[in-house]
Amino acid sequence: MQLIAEDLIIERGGRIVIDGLSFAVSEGEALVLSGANGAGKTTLLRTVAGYIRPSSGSVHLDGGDSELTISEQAHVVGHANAVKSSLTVFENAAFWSEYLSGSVADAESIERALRHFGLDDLAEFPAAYLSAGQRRRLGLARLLLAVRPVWLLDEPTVSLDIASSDRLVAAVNDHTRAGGLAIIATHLPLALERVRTLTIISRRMAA
Ligand SMILES: Nc1ncnc2c1ncn2[C@@H]1O[C@H](COP(=O)(O)OP(=O)(O)OP(=O)(O)O)[C@@H](O)[C@H]1O
Repeated sequence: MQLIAEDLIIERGGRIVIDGLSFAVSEGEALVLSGANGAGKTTLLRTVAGYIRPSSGSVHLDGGDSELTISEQAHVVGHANAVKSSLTVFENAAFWSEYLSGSVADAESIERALRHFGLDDLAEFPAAYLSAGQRRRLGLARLLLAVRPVWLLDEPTVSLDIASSDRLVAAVNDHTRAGGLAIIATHLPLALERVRTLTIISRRMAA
């Protein structure tokens, strides 16, 4: 499987943010998007996910399920954690497993995902009372609740302490080792395996 972006031109608010970008990410690889604030990393990720239509160019998944869109084959983790405050941590995870795969995962799988992100002791805790980092960890736990070949992660380490950041890195490395691919926008150096970096140059700064 390969995710291929060709000749992308992307505008925001009438201004070209990405101008003629092509790249490919193969299964087993992670691509880190780096670049200054406002350079266009979120814009590019949202375009890959299909949430923003490029002015020209295309993104497609070679070897994926042609019946499904990229976002239907991807975990898209943005700035919001999509945590429901009225539910417990466990109930949030159960909700996400059903939303992502059509049926609630078994309790053991949910517990494993929570354990990976150090949330097992908080399973029955109301999500409303989670700290910012705990909420982010719960948002990330959904990566492990359903198998999706493409992970699109926008600043996934925001609010995470070093140990939690390491747990995320381990999850991404497990994912690429298993043949998945990932595109990750981040300002932090992450100890990812099989990683390449794509630096997005700010057109405003370059002008
Ligand atoms: N909805 C919008 N309307 C107009 N301009 C926008 C919109 N969203 C983003 N932009 C602009 O597009 C440019 C790229 O923004 P983007 O969020 O993709 O940058 P980024 O590289 O992810 O930045 P950061 O590192 O700060 O998260 C910025 O100049 C931003 O102001």
